[in-house]
Amino acid sequence: MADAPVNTTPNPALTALREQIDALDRELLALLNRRASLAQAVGELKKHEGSVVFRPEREAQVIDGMKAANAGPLKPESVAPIWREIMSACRALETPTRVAYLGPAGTFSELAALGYFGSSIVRVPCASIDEVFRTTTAGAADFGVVPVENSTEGVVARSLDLFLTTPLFIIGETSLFVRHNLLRKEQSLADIKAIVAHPQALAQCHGWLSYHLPDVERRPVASNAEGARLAALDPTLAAVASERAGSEYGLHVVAPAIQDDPHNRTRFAIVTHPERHPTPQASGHDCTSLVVSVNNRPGAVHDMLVPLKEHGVSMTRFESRPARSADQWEYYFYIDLQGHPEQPALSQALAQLRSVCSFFKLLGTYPLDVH
Ligand SMILES: C=C(O[C@@H]1C=C(C(=O)O)C=C[C@H]1O)C(=O)O
Repeated sequence: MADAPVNTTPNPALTALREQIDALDRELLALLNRRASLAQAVGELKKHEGSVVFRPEREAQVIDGMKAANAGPLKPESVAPIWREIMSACRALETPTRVAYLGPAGTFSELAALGYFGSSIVRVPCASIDEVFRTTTAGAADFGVVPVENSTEGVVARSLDLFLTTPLFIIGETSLFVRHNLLRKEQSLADIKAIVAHPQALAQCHGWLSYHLPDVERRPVASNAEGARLAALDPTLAAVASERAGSEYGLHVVAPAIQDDPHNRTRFAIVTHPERHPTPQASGHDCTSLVVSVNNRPGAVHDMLVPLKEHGVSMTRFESRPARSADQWEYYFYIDLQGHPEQPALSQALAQLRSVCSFFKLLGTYPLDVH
């Protein structure tokens, strides 16, 4: 049967609407360029003052303000990504932002870096989380993006350990919905010799892999994108990675969304060197992260919590890690508190907490993630 003829006569109503969109786009572009010129002027002022370009608290406030002003029909969740991109492009006119993350291209860390800083950045992919810390400490990147916790698997131990031993501190956070896919050169689940992925991804898909591929070896590699790269070279391998990594390396999605938790999320910290970046000022919605240790005696953990209760400070995270000291049962506690030390209640609580701890390190104060 012949296909129905395609109607090529332009619909006048459609043409008229598109003409209006074109005209508005031109106005938007002119406005965006005016905004960019103002950002350039801000950049000149900062250069004159010798101050840093990236201001996470200001960017968080701009996004909060735009979300509050949004009258629709744009969805509230569309506002933040649009303004992040606008600010990314404006910031790039002031200075390049070099961002280190666990590469190669296509990792969730790269997506987190782009989601937080926008796409006008200089990408510095690294081979491991250790290298992200080293590169940022050495100044070859201005900022590092490192995973800190996952909703299925809990803490990313290596990042927490490196917070202790490196001088870097946290100036921001971002979290990402993490959807893993089984990727392969062949469009089939048959004859897979090994599944290659980062250990965190293998763990987040443990249930699916045990059910569907119970006898196949799981081989940990440095990153999911590295797994995808290997699977592109060897058709007997399957990778567990993002769709983006799949298209980057020309792989088929053999099974989509195989993570055990459909709401699987990973939280990332944005780190930098305190000699090159000041602590962000209060944005109004801030978090203060610290790591402490107390001597192992009855009531020690209780005593740590008393200053928080006394000053009405909310704790949003409490994580423990073995201290690997001579005393086997000593722990470091990673704590997130709501607020900024510019607020007297938080600064008093911190001073009191410091006095009951045998070890106390502030990891940073930063604006909460705004979506
Ligand atoms: C323009 C500025 O510099 C950067 C760009 C921003 C923007 O485009 O709105 C906001 C904060 C800074 O990261 C500024 O500090 O106001």
